[in-house]
Amino acid sequence: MKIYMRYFTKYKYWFFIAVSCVALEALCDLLGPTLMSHIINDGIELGMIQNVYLWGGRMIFAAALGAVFAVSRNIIASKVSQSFGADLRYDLFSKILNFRQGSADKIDSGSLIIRMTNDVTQLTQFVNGTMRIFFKAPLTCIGSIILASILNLRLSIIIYLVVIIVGLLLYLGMRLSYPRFGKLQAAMDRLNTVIEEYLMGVRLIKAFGTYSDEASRFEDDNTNLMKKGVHAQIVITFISPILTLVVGLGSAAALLAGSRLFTLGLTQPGQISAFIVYMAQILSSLLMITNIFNTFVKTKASVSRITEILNCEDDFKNSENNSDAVISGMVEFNNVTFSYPGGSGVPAIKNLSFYVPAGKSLAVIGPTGSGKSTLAWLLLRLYDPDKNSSIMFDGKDIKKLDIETVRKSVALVPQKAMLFSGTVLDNITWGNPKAEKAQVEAAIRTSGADFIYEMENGIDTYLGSGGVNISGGQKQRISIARGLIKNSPILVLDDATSALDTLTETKVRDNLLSEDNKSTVILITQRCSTAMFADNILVLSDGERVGFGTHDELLEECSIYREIFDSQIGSITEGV
Ligand SMILES: Nc1ncnc2c1ncn2[C@@H]1O[C@H](COP(=O)(O)OP(=O)(O)OP(=O)(O)O)[C@@H](O)[C@H]1O
Repeated sequence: MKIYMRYFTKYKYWFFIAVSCVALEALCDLLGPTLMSHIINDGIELGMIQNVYLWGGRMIFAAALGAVFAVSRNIIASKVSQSFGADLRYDLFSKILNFRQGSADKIDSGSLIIRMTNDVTQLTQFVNGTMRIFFKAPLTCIGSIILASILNLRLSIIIYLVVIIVGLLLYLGMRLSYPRFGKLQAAMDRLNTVIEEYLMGVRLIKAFGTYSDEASRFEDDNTNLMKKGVHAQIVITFISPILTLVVGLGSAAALLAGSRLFTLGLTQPGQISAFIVYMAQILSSLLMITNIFNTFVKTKASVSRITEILNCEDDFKNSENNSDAVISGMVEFNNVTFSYPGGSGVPAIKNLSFYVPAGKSLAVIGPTGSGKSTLAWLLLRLYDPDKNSSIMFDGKDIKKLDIETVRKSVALVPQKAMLFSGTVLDNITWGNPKAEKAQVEAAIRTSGADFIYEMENGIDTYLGSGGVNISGGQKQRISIARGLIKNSPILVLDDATSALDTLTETKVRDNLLSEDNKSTVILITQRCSTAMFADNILVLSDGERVGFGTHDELLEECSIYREIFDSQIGSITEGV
């Protein structure tokens, strides 16, 4: 709740104005039946038309004032709730951008989208409802009981009975419907996640021809949602007519008792009419309270999902000591062990030590799952390794460097090229929008992305989201150019040339490993043909270092490297 206080604080004045409007509006509503009783008793019954005008005028004034307050609180409630929703979405987005990676791994992207849209909307509606009716319902209910009691204490016994019965029925309804609404919410989440997954995998579904399987699975979830919806509504559906019946019976009883009291001279027709109206007001306010509680149940689930995001750990903070350190590119791993938070507990990297001088290249090779990408994430300090482990840039522990310095020092070209909607140029200069034309051209040359000049609009060609309109190898080359443009002292390519044809890969590799490239290059790869040209090669297996040296040294000393080499190249050379 504490996290939400700052939103309340930001809008507290508007909140109080809205709530005051609601209170005044309820007061105007409450005055209506009493004024009406005066019209009947003092005007119609006595045949005094001036009293009808007088009390009628007061009644119209109270109704008009009530309408003004209602419009005001509606306007304020909409503005405040929408602004609150926008603030919350922005804060969630900032939080997600600034997640510590270990937290981000725990919540999948589909769920994040649902939380940022559906859940925030649910909360926004709740805030809006709170400001519009939350205070009105109890005020109207209590006010009606008090005013009815003032009008005629004897008759009001009927109201007390009706309120007790209606209250019990509502309590029963809520007890029964709470868990059902919880299940409805869960079914809705499930369907949303399923839709998200289907949309992401639409090409795969077509490729595998699993359309009808997926459609029938969707149908199951959809039907489940429908059933849960019916299940949740059914209690309310039964209880609502019973409530109306109880209030109807109460009104009839009030009329009967009222006419009896009238014959005894203990009440007047105006009081009886006012009584009936108060009873209706009590019913509608109790129904309003039920709606508020129903919304509250749904909102509670949304709040807990939003809170989970807001409570996630933030990314690492900047260090106070080395804020403007300049890194030349020397990389050192000292006894690094790391297990993914929330993972299986088996370390992805174990006791790993190696050293790369600035400006030199290191290829990292090993079977799938051997920890190669993890090494790249650790270099970027997306995660911290275990105690007694250290990763150094230029002899400085990266934990003691500014996180910005660490991230600026490493240009990562990820395994899966990630392109955004925009032009090729936008994508290339994404990490360094101020890059000069010559820099862009050099990066395009080095990454072998020259193909873009042959495209219809060249470097200004528009790419769809995720680069849907170009091939996998083309995406990789643009992604490499982007890495180069960042101009960082350490360049990490995580299997970033896997989709390139052999000729292009050779050209790109030669460019990256040439003397002209002054960065330290860490080349994560599955291919010996790429690794063998690096200054040194690190061989990983199950997260452990099983070899380190030049290609020739490893062929001599490292059986795993020899196996990889033989399986990829050795057999070809033997055959020749
Ligand atoms: N986010 C994660 N949470 C938990 N475990 C993970 C996570 N990412 C990777 N792992 C595990 O860590 C180990 C190393 O994974 P990593 O991605 O570093 O391997 P890799 O050598 O890059 O594999 P590949 O060549 O297939 O890309 C694997 O056992 C993997 O299952």
